[in-house]
Amino acid sequence: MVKILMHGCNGKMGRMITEIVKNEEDAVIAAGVDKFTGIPNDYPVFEKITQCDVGVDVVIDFSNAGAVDELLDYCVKKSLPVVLCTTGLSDEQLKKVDECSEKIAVLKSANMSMGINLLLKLLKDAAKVLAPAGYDIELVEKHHNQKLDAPSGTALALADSINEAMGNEYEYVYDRSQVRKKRDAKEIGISAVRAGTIVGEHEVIFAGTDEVIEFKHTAYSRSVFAKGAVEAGKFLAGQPAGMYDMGDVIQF
Ligand SMILES: NC(=O)C1=CN([C@@H]2O[C@H](COP(=O)(O)OP(=O)(O)OC[C@H]3O[C@@H](n4cnc5c(N)ncnc54)[C@H](OP(=O)(O)O)[C@@H]3O)[C@@H](O)[C@H]2O)C=CC1
Ligand SMILES: O=C(O)C1=N[C@H](C(=O)O)C[C@H](O)C1
Repeated sequence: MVKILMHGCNGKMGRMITEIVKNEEDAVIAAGVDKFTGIPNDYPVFEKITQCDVGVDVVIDFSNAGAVDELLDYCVKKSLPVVLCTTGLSDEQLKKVDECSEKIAVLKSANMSMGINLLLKLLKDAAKVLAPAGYDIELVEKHHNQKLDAPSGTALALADSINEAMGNEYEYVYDRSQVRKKRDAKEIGISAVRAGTIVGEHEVIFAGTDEVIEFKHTAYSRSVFAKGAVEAGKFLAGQPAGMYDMGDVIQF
């Protein structure tokens, strides 16, 4: 039985994972951490990660970028594998994640869904054909009005996947409002929409002369992320130190 520490247990994703794990035979949430402790849980909830004294096998994190440094320190101190799903980390934090992965198992992924992880692979092939043929690449992401970071971690991961396939020659452009020149061929425009309760939409546009190819992923429920995170947690428990991603969990 894999014992999970749910970091951010009373947020939108933490609550979804709490429900999903109830139906798991080989995993249980043994403890939670959340700034907001005002709702009843079936497991003990601590306000700060440093207060948690429950023995667990793995941490699943869906919290806030501001909470990630303390979480990483705790995981290193306790030699705990961690599934990092929180987005909007700074460059400094990303460096710290890399350093920690030399001491503990870290699985970092901006999107735990099967669909986006397949798209990360498909886009490499598409870009290799379309970019040299002169197609412009643009990305549009749409999320709910409670989201803190923009662009989404997923949009950046999709752009990174394309860029990696193209020898990292592309620049990302987030805002053209002050620009008075034509777009460069080697740019990827990334636009963010924040509205209502949209769970998550990502559209990748390859636009050529008289022809447009679009890849679109729509998450209709947070359960697609929650299921992936629980699978990732079960996979990561007991793994040696290192950096992992969803490609290690979902075998295509
Ligand atoms: N990788 C993926 O597949 C996905 C990633 N995400 C990312 O996960 C993160 C959380 O998303 P979501 O659940 O929608 O957000 P929510 O804001 O609904 O939940 C986050 C929870 O974390 C709590 N929190 C804030 N600071 C701390 C802290 N220092 N210690 C412990 N808990 C804390 C918040 O409390 P309070 O409200 O009181 O601040 C809140 O209850 C975001 O970064 C989001 O982008 C989301 C979906 C999928
Ligand atoms: O905040 C969210 O809701 C989501 N965040 C992740 C991101 O930033 O990519 C993943 C998903 O799209 C939902």
